Amino acid sequence: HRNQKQRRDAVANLPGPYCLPLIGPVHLILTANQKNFFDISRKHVSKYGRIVKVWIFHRLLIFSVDVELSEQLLSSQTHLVKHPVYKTLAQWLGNGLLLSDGRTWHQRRKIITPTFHFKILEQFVEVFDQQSSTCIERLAERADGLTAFNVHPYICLAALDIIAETAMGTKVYAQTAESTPYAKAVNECTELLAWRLLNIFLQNEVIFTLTQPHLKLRQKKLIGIMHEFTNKVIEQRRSALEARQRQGQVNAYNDVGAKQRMALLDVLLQATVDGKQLTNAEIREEVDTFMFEGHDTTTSAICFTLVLLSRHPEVQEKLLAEVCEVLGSDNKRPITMRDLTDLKYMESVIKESLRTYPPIPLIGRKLQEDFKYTHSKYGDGVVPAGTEIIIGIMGSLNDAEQFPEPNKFRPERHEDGAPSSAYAMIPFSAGPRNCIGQKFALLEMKVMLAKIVREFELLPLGEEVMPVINIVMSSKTGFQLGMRRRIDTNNVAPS
Ligand code: HEM
Repeated sequence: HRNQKQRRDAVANLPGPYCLPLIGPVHLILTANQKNFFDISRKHVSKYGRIVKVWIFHRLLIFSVDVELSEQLLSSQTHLVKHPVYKTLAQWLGNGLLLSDGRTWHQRRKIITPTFHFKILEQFVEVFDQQSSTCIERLAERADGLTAFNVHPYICLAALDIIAETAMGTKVYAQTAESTPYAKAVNECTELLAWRLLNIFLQNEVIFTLTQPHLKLRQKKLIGIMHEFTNKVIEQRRSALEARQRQGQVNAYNDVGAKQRMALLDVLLQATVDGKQLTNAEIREEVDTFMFEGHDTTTSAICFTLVLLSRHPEVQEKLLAEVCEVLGSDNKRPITMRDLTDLKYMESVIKESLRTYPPIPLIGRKLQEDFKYTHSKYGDGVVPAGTEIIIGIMGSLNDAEQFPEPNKFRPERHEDGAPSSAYAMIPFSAGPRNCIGQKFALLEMKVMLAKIVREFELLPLGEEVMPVINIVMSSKTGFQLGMRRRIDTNNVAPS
């Protein structure tokens, strides 16, 4: 490894704010927070360019919204280790796919990739449909056409029901009065971790334990409830699978019958890599990871999309026309995979919403080895091992060079052909560590949005969203809108 001087020399070509010799950019450390983060980053990008370096003590941080750098970093098979901040989630998610690295990650990724096979996802459309219907019944109580309300809790519980039923094959009734202690624990623990992540000191487990002992105990209790529940489900599903195997009724994932739906967990129970199966403890880490990664992200995406639609009636009407044409007016007919493939404008709407408010606004890596890059502006260079690189997904997706007039919500821009680089449109990241649940997420979003838009007119009521940066993007003001029931969905353009 290089010494401090060699590290400084290595990145001398990259611009950044003045950093005091030891403490770094004090003014930034004291003033930056999750609410003004985007404004500060925007100012720095216009002052220094798309790659900005910052020294804090001996730490070198590089913030990048640069497509060339993203492409070279994200497509690399070498620089796959996550930023240490992710470890805040480790007590819950263990070595699950999101956090692990090295050999563990490689093996798990190989074993888990087929879990998201088309045939498996296809059988989940029914779950998306049924749980969205429950969500609509709950939303109907608020749809008076006059009052603004925060749609987040409704979508969040529906997304939780969906991920539990598809990942574990088990209903947790988050949307009903009978909500299980498990569903409540997932919800509370996600909020607690999000709150911890807002404070740079509380991300550290030791400081958190010493300064917030009661919350540490609460976190421990919640994680205990969740682990106990997932362990029990895994044991039950393993016994059921073994019983079926004894009776010679194994159904591999590629021969799913109509008889029984396979949960993601069932596929993991049967999967082998290099002749080895995953243990119950390993499966638990993966199921917990799906539960975490698979509900807060889609919730954020659906909530932002609903708010955007409420503020862009022309987009909403065009979308409604497509939904009515593809699904027909019989609200009772279950949605099929075929319908979802035909919802083309919907795809553009979702993409544009993910571009405007990416649910995961930043991702981070910690370099274990030197990262050699070639750049049209900075030439050939090396970022030394030990550097933390933060890729600003939000910044990249709102870059006028890639997406002209980035502040305009214009789904049609995605119809005109892909952006110049596949590494420009990266709400799901890209390369070997991209989102494994991308297709799952898009299908779930399509079903939920199609059903909600067909049932309700979304109205521009209430405060505007105020994006707050966190591991998953949220809004300080919630997700305010109004809803009015559409009486006749054949009447495509209600005036
Ligand atoms: C709109 C919804 C979603 C968005 C925007 C999203 C975005 C992302 C992003 C940006 C990453 C890369 C994270 C990083 O490099 O630090 C990621 C990873 C991941 N996502 Fe998603 N995600 C979504 C939904 C889902 C769903 C529904 C699931 C599971 C059912 C899921 C499972 C995962 C997993 C397991 C990883 C880690 C993959 C790996 O490191 O190999 N995600 N996601």
